[in-house]
Amino acid sequence: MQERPILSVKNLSTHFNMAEGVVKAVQDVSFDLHRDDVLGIVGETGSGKSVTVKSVAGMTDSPGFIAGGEILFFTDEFSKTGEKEYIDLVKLPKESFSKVRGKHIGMIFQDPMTSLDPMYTIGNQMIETIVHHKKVTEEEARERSIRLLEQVGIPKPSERINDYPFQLSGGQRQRVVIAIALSCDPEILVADEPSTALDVTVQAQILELMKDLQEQFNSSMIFITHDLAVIAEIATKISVMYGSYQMEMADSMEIFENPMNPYTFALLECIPRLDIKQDQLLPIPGQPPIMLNPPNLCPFLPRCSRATDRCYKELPRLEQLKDNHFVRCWNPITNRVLLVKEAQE
Ligand SMILES: Nc1ncnc2c1ncn2[C@@H]1O[C@H](COP(=O)(O)OP(=O)(O)OP(=O)(O)O)[C@@H](O)[C@H]1O
Repeated sequence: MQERPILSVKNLSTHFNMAEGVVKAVQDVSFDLHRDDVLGIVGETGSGKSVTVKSVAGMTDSPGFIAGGEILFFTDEFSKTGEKEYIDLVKLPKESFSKVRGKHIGMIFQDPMTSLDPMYTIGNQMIETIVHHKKVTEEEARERSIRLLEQVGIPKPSERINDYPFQLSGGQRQRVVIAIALSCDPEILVADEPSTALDVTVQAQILELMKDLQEQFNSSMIFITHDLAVIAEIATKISVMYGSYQMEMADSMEIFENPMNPYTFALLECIPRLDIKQDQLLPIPGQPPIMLNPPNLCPFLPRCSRATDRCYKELPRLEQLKDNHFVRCWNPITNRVLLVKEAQE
């Protein structure tokens, strides 16, 4: 029997109340995260990836709010018996959330400077986080920080710990942020496009580091990217988002081999292939969806070549069509080979 998920997100919706109307940024998102899972969330810009993970980490500030759903986290943090139990993070008061974020959920964002304070040395910032969440002395926290800096590949860590963020390169700053995120042994690491702001060679090093550390620290991870090649490298399962909804979710290989949602299929068709000479990426025809007061229909409908009458009447739910393979579509692709043949003719 598979062990219980440490995080179970059920039908999460996060909206923003704006003067012009309601921006429905995330709608009906559900997933389970088990120990060792690396969930990759992929989708084009504005599809709701960041808002999903910010909701999980309790970082949706006004005008954003959780409009529905549950975020169940398996923890003994608030338990009276010492036994682990599911806590609904949606119902947790803001003050209690800071006990979860940092200690149980480590966050890594695109730009390291959003996480680092330029006024303090990296040592101060690491030690403060560790002392705040773990019952250790400052000296123990310093030793742990030096060890962590070494693990993330900062040379001469006992000297560099006294550096200010500006004294480090962009790649090194991101390594420090990763060290801080790992400093309290979180069960879940959340990485929101952690390498996008860095140059290409550093990007590859950071990705490699993330993969190694996730295995070493035995934590589960939610990894956001708009880059399918990156997700293929790192994720064990993938959730494809489009226009605030999950269109498809399955194990990584399964998504690449048997995409069933027409949007996933279109997205995969846009990946440049090494075996065929292509002068440019193939864009998906049509316009991206509008998130302000959207109709209650599939967001891909205006761009979908497989739309049926039903698609214009009802929003499909995310249904399990195979083992661990969930699809939101009234007319899913069940025979990819046939479809590829038809497209070639
Ligand atoms: N603070 C906010 N106020 C209003 N709307 C917001 C806010 N933050 C996000 N949104 C809207 O929510 C939607 C989803 O945004 P989100 O940042 O989750 O997208 P994303 O998939 O992470 O995109 P990207 O890859 O560009 O980061 C977008 O339409 C965005 O404009």
